[in-house]
Amino acid sequence: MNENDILKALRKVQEPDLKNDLVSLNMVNDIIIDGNKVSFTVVLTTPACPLKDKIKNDCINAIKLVNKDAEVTIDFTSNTTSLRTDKKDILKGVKNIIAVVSGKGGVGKSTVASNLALAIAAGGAKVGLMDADIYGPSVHIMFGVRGERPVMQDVNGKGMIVPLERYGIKLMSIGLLVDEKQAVVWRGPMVSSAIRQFVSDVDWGDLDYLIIDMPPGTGDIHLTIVQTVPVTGVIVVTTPQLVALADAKKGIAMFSQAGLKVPVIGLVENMSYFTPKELPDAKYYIFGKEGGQKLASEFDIPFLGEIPLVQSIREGGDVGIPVMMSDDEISKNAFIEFSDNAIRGIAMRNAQLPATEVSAVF
Ligand SMILES: Nc1ncnc2c1ncn2[C@@H]1O[C@H](COP(=O)(O)OP(=O)(O)OP(=O)(O)O)[C@@H](O)[C@H]1O
Repeated sequence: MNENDILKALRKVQEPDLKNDLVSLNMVNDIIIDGNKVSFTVVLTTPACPLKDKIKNDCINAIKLVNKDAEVTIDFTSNTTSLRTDKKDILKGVKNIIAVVSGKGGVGKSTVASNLALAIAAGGAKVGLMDADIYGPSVHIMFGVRGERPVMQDVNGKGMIVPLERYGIKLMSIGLLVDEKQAVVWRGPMVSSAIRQFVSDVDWGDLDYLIIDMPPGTGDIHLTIVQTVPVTGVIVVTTPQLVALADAKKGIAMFSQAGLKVPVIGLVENMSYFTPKELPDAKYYIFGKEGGQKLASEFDIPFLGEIPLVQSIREGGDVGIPVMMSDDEISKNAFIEFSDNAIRGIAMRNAQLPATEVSAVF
């Protein structure tokens, strides 16, 4: 066996999402061959790649076809893909900016954004969570950092706000900077300037993903964000009720419109079914069934998952310990499945679509 044999074999191994082989995608490095022993590194598109095991098995099988006695050792590393083509004056070290949106209030957008951030970070990625809901911040409550204040730090001669860090996630929320009742009466320009500060005056450092918890609906803050940073993609949260689905359509339409061109990574349905604590295997579809899936197929966007309505999710948010940090395996699995689909969607978006440009349309 020589290096060419190995490369030839690995050319037959597909990255399942990107639909191309590992060698063409430049995902194979450091091939070392010593008799029957072969080792190499596969560079994944994200540290949290859920396809790692499949890729590993496919590589071993492909090499065994060349030499059935081969002893294959595969190391995995990652280089999260990023399509930033802007000058990176702001959010310099951030590879992907993901906005979590909802048409309607109260559908659990902040809950979903918080647990998504934690689920992605659990896979090894560096993640930040920015609460852009200036009028109704909740991230500081959900992460149990209410009342804490971030400090300032000098970065290259500029005073920058250091985001708080909890459960490995860098956090920023207006609830950490001012009294919660204060921002409620702010006028539009103050809100826009707070949002700009969140991206330009906060030292986010190097992140694979910055998740932005957007306010509900489609308003000024959304426009400020898309005018300020190149949003990699949008995740839409809905609940199964018809009224929520109708509003979710507006959210999808806003980001898909010609002027914005921010791709929709997919749609997640929250509170899909009720599972009582004492009956963990039961699923009661009290708000209707598969509304989110139907909406996703109507708009031809990926359906990213169903999150159950369970008491522990609500309790976790209230006490500042998100359910991803609890031992509720059923809820955690739902969030992990959703997050796996979301990061695969982001990697596919980066492979298939042009970079998002900061919008100057409005
Ligand atoms: N899957 C769920 N199971 C149980 N409770 C949930 C679930 N998702 C959200 N909740 C609860 O519903 C309430 C609203 O959730 P959340 O604040 O995340 O919604 P939101 O859409 O961000 O709201 P807003 O419109 O105010 O921004 C919270 O008390 C939260 O704990």
